[in-house]
This record gives sequence, C-alpha cells and structure tokens, in this order.
Amino acid sequence: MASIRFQNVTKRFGDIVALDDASFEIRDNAFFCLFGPPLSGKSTILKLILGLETPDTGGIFIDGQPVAHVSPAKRNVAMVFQNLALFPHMSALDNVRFPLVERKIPEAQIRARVAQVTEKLHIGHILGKPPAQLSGGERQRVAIARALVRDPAAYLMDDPISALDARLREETRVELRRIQQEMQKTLVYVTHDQEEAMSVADGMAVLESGRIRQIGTPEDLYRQPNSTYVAEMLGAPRINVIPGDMAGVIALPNLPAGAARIGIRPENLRVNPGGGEGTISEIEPLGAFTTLSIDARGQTLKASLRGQPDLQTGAHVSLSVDPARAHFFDAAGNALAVDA
Ligand SMILES: Nc1ncnc2c1ncn2[C@@H]1O[C@H](COP(=O)(O)OP(=O)(O)OP(=O)(O)O)[C@@H](O)[C@H]1O
Repeated sequence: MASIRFQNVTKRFGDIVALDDASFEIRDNAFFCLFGPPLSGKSTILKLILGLETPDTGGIFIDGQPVAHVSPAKRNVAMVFQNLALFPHMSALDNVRFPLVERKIPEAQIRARVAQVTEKLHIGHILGKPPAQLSGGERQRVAIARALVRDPAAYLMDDPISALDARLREETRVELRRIQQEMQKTLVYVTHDQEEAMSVADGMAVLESGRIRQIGTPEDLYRQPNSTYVAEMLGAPRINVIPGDMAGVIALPNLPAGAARIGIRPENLRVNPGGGEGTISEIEPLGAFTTLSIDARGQTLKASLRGQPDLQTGAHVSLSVDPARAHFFDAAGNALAVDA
C-alpha cells in the first residue's frame, strides 16, 4: 500500500519553474492521473516521487513518511518507463519475466510472481508464444503483465499507451484499470489525453505550466471546473466559452454578478429549429451523436445532439441552456461561487 503526499513542493531547473508550490495527496490504491499539456510538469512529479529529482522546497511523503533522505531504490515505487510494447525476439513468458530476471530476483520468487500476475491477466495459455503470434489484445495483456510483475507499493506510468492505435488504447486502459483494482495498488499515471484520464482515473490533477490548477474526481472536475482553463481541458467537443454580453444568444436572462464569461458544454446547448440568431455552419454525424457548429454574433458554438437530428447547414436556429447547467466565470477566468 502507498499513499503519496506533496506539501508545497517547488522544483526549478534554472529559470524554469517545473513545479510551483504543489500540494496534493494521492490516496492508497488510487488510480491517479496527472493530466496537462506538454511541459506542464507531469514527468517532474513522477521523478520527484521516484527520487530521481529532489524538491527545492517542500516535502514529499510516502505512507506518511518523509522521503527526502530515502534513496530511489528504497522508496518501493516502480516506474514503468518503457512503452507497453513487447520485445519481439522473446516469448510472452520471457517478456513477463524480464524485469525480475534483470533485477536478479531468485528463480523461485520469479516463478511465483509470474504465476500470480499471468493468472490475474488470464494469459497463462499463451505464454509460450512469441509476440508475433499473439493478437493485439493479447500482446497488450502480456505487456501489462510485464509492467506489473514487480511488486512495489505504487506504480508510476508516463504516458504508457500513447503509441497505440485508438482501439487498442481503449482496450488497454480498461484492462489496466481492472488489474489495478484487482491488485489494489496505487497507480500514478501521466497522460495528455483527457478522455483517457476521465475514463480511468478515480482522482486527477490538471496542470498548467508547473501549477496544479485543480484536483478531484474526473466527474467533479467536469461538472465543477474552477476555471475556464480546466473547463476547456476536459470534454470533447470542448466547452463553449462565450462573453457575458452574449447571454441573450443562449436565452440566459439573468447573469450572476461578476459573470464575464459563460461556459456551456456542447451536450447542454439546446438547439431549437425554426428561426433564430444562430446559423448552422457544419454538421458532423458521429453515429450516436451529431456535433453541430452554430455561428452566432461572430462566434462559433458547438452543440452535441443525440442521434441524427433533422437539420441542414444554413438553417437558422435559436439556442438556449438550462441556467443550472451553465458555468459562470469572472474576467480572470475563475469560476464564480454560484457554479459550485
Ligand atoms: N532535467 C531538466 N533540466 C532542465 N529543465 C527540465 C528538466 N526536466 C524538466 N525540465 C523542464 O521542466 C518543465 C516541466 O517538464 P516536464 O517534463 O515535467 O513536463 P511534462 O508535463 O511531463 O511534459 P511532456 O508532456 O512533454 O512530457 C519543462 O519546461 C521542462 O523543459
């Protein structure tokens, strides 16, 4: 087991503040995602947990114990550096054994641990095959087994599946989630893919330029973003953020005091045919949903509607939103309290 806590941690590289006064706690057995654009400080957090970097100020605690003077080898956290891709010249079994053999673990322990992990992943029957003879999904399960065969208190993964194609990525993250829950281990997972973070994490931190902008469950962050930054980072299509003086376009009569910008998720924007200020400029059918682009007063808003609505490009529509589903932000982009 392992909980991980950062208290006011700052890390600089020369003039760059890679992590700026970060405080957060990752609870034991959590699947915790660090999510943010490139260079926002995600990998720096992993390196600080591992002990490959030391904070300039602040403290890091694993299971409540300060680790400032604990060497990386003694921290009992394992980094999955490699991409979840297999060594092609080794059998599936040798791939899974590899991290333990590399660490010169006694053979009896290797066997026991490999048996335990391969059973959990249901891959016992394919261990004799080389990767080339496995299906894509089987290969990924073998790769996950190899990643998890060590038995530390926490695993750290840095964008481990970004190189895979979309379908395999989806399958792999579901599998990772299942295994993490079964094994009851803390997993700290870096991703730049919001869908991935939203779908697997039970806690996540959204970063911007070394600052943690918000922490919570994916659902909390999606429903109650504390800023336009977080609101815009989560959800696809992206949330519509329009100036407060456009409230009339979406039929919002009363804005809360101080509301300079309004956020409306595409699924909450109602599109009413039969004339209005909006003009449909694009229709994108996606199967279960259709995304509409609607131009109004020089802005383009996105609406996500169920199914295939009977609408044409060029049609004039009016727009509305349930005020309870609108987000309100001040001029600096911070959420107003009414939003909470
Ligand atoms: N060893 C280092 N020396 C100098 N600067 C560094 C070092 N490691 C990180 N940085 C800088 O710290 C900042 C944060 O980098 P970090 O790698 O943590 O970001 P990241 O969010 O993981 O990015 P990516 O998604 O691109 O991997 C960046 O500006 C980066 O250039």
